Amino acid sequence: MMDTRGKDAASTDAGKDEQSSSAASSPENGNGGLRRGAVATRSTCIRYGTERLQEAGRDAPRRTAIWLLCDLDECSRASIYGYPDQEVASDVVTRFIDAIERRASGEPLQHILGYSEFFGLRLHVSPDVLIPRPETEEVVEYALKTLRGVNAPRILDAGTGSGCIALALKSERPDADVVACDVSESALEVARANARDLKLDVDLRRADMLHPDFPSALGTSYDLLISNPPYIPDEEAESLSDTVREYDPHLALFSGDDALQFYRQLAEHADVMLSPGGCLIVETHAHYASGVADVFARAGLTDVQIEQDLGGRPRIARASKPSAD
Ligand SMILES: C[S@@+](CC[C@H](N)C(=O)[O-])C[C@H]1O[C@@H](n2cnc3c(N)ncnc32)[C@H](O)[C@@H]1O
Repeated sequence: MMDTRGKDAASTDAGKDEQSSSAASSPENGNGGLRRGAVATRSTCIRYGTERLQEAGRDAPRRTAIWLLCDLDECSRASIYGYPDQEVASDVVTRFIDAIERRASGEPLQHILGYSEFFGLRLHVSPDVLIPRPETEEVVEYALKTLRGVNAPRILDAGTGSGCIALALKSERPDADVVACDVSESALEVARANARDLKLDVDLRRADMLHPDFPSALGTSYDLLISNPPYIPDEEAESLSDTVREYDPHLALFSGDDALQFYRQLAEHADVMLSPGGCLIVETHAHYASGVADVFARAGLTDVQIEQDLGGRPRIARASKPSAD
């Protein structure tokens, strides 16, 4: 099954420009040898990291090596390019080699760094939360467009994980009243740390969106119910990349036997929890987009639409609760 979650998660941050003319590949950089506990130049580190990750078959090896060195040596990419012969302290070299080994063995870059970038926000991530994906930024973008003209919107993000959707919406719409929930207490701890560090006021609560009491636990009169729920049927686990299967929480990925069960439940909740005219927006797998649209229409929601992502795949579904008149 083709799916963005099937990609190597680390490639979401480190995937773009593998240039051949680089600090690491210039002739004066030596042979790329590196030892734990020894001082080395930046270019030697980058060359070593690139070769080790290449050998391990990881995506974007050079970009990943640069990213890790910037993080550990607390310097910018521009400084790495500008001063490739600058020495890296021995303790940093040791930590760099350890980080390269973790990545070589398949651990996502974001877990090694401890953070991920999402909609201009730096978010803590851990094995308890899904690493936010760039595709989800498009869902946030779409939601912001939908909320234009709605004053002080009331928003509920169901299945918040790291808090990425809720926090991005709150940062873009400070006037919004944002509630976010997850069934996982450990995911909520990560989301709370993110909200605290970003000083964004989001009400984070534990709640199960598959439970019939969900609306009474979280209230009603929302203008927007938004969710990126688990949607991979258990039987498709084998089709995911090893990195995703091993490092993303299964609670975030798998929907049980039925890929649409979360969407059915969300459609029912939308009918109760949205204000008349309010909107339900979900991220979905391209393969299930039309099934999700059917579920929404059958639940009595109106103005059902499927939106394409930047890659032209149908990945966002939306529907409205009919207006009162
Ligand atoms: C695909 S992840 C999305 C996380 C985050 N919103 C994002 O876009 O990166 C789905 C999230 O739903 C949560 N979840 C799974 N089952 C749930 C349930 N029954 N009720 C509430 N949240 C649930 C998972 O813990 C996970 O954080």
